Amino acid sequence: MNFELERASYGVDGTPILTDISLAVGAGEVVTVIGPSGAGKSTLLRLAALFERPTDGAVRCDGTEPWSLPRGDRLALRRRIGVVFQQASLFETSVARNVDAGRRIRRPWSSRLRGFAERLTARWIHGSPTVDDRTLEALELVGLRDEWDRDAASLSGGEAQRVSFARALAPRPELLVLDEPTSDLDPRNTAILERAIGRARDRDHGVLLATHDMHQAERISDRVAFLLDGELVEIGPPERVFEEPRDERTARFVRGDLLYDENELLV
Ligand SMILES: Nc1ncnc2c1ncn2[C@@H]1O[C@H](COP(=O)(O)OP(=O)(O)OP(=O)(O)O)[C@@H](O)[C@H]1O
Repeated sequence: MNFELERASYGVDGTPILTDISLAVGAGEVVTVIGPSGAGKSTLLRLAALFERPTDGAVRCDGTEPWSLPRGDRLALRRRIGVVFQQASLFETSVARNVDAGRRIRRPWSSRLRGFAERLTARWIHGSPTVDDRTLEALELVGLRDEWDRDAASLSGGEAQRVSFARALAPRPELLVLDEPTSDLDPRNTAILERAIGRARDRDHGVLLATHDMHQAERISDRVAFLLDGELVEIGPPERVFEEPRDERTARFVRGDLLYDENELLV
């Protein structure tokens, strides 16, 4: 999917949160949004996930403006977008059924009923739960293939977040919207998720990711977008933005001295 924000602005009760944002994410591209707390990263991702409508400007998916479509068509478009938030929120069931849930809600009722009947028959024949290939494939990507039958409640926080990623990926969304997916994770789980993001990109998923972590942005992005006070200050390849920022505010953020101004905490 060719995803695009075109001069998009968003505000609540007349207070602007995002102003005049133009940003595109193509298939097989990782675009990372960085910026201090309160810059508007999550809000931008909510526009991309089609959770919110811009108050001005446009969102386009393959040239189509989702907010001009009838609700059903817009929901169908939203199903082509996978979303992962900062904290995992899994159902109280097995790992496989959690991953499967991501696909089930994207299927029509007739297909869901057929799937239910197939699982019931398989369980009756084999005497144990079964799991389908797409679910295993998504779990493989996050290194949890062998854990498919585990109770999700028994997972560590990092494992649960990896299952959330597999759940978002299993329906093969064209765009993945990831809001600080690794900010609560240890280095090992972070590395596993970053590798999974890279592999998703290699399979032509577009990725829009928000992070506080400049090193992560440097490691995984094709392009980095620096957001400050709801404005897109700068966008480009990470080596360019981090090593030769064109805007003084980006330079200060990269140096790490955007936080303080004459000893006053700014953000
Ligand atoms: N629904 C809302 N109503 C009022 N203000 C909002 C709303 N949503 C966000 N904001 C404000 O908009 C600004 C941007 O919020 P947002 O969560 O997008 O920032 P962020 O860059 O993701 O921050 P963080 O890194 O801390 O998660 C903040 O000042 C926030 O308080």
